[in-house]
Amino acid sequence: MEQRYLELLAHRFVNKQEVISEIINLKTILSLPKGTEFFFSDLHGEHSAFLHLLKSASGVIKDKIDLLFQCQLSSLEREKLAHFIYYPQKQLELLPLQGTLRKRWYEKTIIYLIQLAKFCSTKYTRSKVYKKLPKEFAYIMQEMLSCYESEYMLDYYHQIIVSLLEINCIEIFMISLCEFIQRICIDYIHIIGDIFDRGPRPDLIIDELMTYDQVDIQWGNHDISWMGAACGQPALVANVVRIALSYNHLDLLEIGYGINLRALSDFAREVYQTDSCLSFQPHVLDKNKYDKADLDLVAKMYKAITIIQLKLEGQLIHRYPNDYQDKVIWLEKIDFQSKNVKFMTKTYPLKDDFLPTVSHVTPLILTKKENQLMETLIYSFQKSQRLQNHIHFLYTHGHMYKTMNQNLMFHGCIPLDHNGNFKEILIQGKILKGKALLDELQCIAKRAYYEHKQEDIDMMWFLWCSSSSPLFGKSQLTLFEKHFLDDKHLQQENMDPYYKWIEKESTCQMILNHFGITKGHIINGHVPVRIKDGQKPIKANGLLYVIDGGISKAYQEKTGNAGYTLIFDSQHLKLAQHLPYQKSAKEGLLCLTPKVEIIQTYLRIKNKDCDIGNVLKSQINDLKELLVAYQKGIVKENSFY
Ligand SMILES: O=P(O)(O)OC[C@H]1O[C@](O)(COP(=O)(O)O)[C@@H](O)[C@@H]1O
Ligand SMILES: [Mn+2]
Repeated sequence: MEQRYLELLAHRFVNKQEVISEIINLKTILSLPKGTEFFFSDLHGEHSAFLHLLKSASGVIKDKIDLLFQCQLSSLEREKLAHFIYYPQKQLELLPLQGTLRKRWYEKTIIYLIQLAKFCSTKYTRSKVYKKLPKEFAYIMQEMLSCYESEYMLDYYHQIIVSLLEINCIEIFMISLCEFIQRICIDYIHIIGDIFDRGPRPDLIIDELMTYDQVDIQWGNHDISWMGAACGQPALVANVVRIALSYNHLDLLEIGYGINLRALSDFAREVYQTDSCLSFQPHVLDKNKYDKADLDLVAKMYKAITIIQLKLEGQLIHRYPNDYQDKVIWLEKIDFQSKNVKFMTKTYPLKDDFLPTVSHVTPLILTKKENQLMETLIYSFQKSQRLQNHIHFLYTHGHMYKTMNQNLMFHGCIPLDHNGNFKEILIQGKILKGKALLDELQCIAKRAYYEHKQEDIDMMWFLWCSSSSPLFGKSQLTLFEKHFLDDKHLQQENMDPYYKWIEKESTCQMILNHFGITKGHIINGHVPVRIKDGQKPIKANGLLYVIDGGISKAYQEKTGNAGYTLIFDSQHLKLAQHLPYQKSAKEGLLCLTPKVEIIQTYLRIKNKDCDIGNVLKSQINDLKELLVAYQKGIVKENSFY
């Protein structure tokens, strides 16, 4: 086995020299400071705000500019340089200078950009830096980045700039350089769930994430719902369509993913002709650019798909009675004569009693037309190549939880009982809790996608909204109650005891220990932190961070801010608190430098002290064995290719 492994390794490092240089390369990496990790959560389709956070590295680029150019540039000049780096194309279009003045500006700015690019690259190996360089300008940029500070440097730069001007490439070069700075400041991206729903274009967020090579995603309940829909789970198809319609996001469905809504819209128009669909008025936080559907029709479609979802969910609950003992099938509780709902000992009036598609005898059965339109929708979800690519990315880069560098990340919670112990949950015949529960649910989610087993696909609905799901972490999802009943008490969704217990250090430490972390942090999202009401993102004396701060526009009024980024570099753990993202008319600038709080400082953490350090150390050991094998003639050098 060992011999075969070494022979395989010899394909990659074909002789002693190659092995030796790789060992040296890996040892160098071990001694460098760790790369900067960024943690984002609950992006909820807000692509513009998220792209801004990436372009500005959540304030890190501005910090570096301030550090480097403190004495050289005024505060306004530094601000402008930062904006130029975030939005170079736009800023170049707005630049009022012409002729020689413009050329001088190019030259001055390029020199600042190169200095900054060098400064931001210092903690990475040359090879890593070069890999991030844009292909078209890699050679020139390498030259400029490796040029020593000397009296000849300016002249050398000047010559390069003159050549770029001559061939009319100066602006493209500057844009590439800015993009390089944006990218070199972000080494690793962690998404703590909920990329989808509420905001306009989660698809554009995923497109962007797919261009980074170090990304992981801890699935959120909304992500799992789209993943289940893409696997063809009917109730989840209805769910994601319902949520998109409830926020008027037709562009996402139709343009983003090519989902055919025609059958649903024809059906809704026919069934709810004059119905005002009052409880189904969509929130309009974003306008559709391409499909400017009329809101009356959207409301009808929203109502039609909600009814279908309620029927399909009722069927699921019947199919798996052991899993959903606590779920109420409201459609079966309607008294169609009195237009009331009977629940426990009470009777509640329906606030919308126009239900022409619900049979009084078999309320959970879809009508023929409902069946047909669901077939069209499910087919569209399964055949949308772009959606399937995105879901594939969520599967290959995603998890129920992840531990890295002493941080434990997950979206919702680890279900606890009222005494603060791990709650036991019955999953497909096994009683599980804590880490084992999350591991098993991850296997199920993967099987749903890779092995297409119906029972596993149906479990994606459990993950979306069961009171026992670590991704949901609430007593119930009050869909029927919110749309058809007027009772605040019934509409309430209570949080898992986890959310109370995490205020205690001992509980957080118990969870960390359970996941093999002795000294570290829990990072989760899911629950918007209402700063306005005095809530705090840091809990249990710094052991836990809730970083759902309301990047989602829909939640900003409640939270009072526009989200967080947790940033973990080699010297600090810091929390950036963002301002709402909106374009300021003035010069097209975005005045959005976040408020940054340093939470912990460290003495330069090196790669050797991180998880990657262990991986590299074991690679070095393997390479050393290969070297010995070459030296002793056990494996032949240059024996392949
Ligand atoms: O605020 P909206 O978009 O109407 O959605 C409310 C629903 O979303 C949920 O909060 C789930 O979404 P989150 O994971 O973002 O909390 C449900 O518990 C709730 O019923
Ligand atoms: Mn969530």
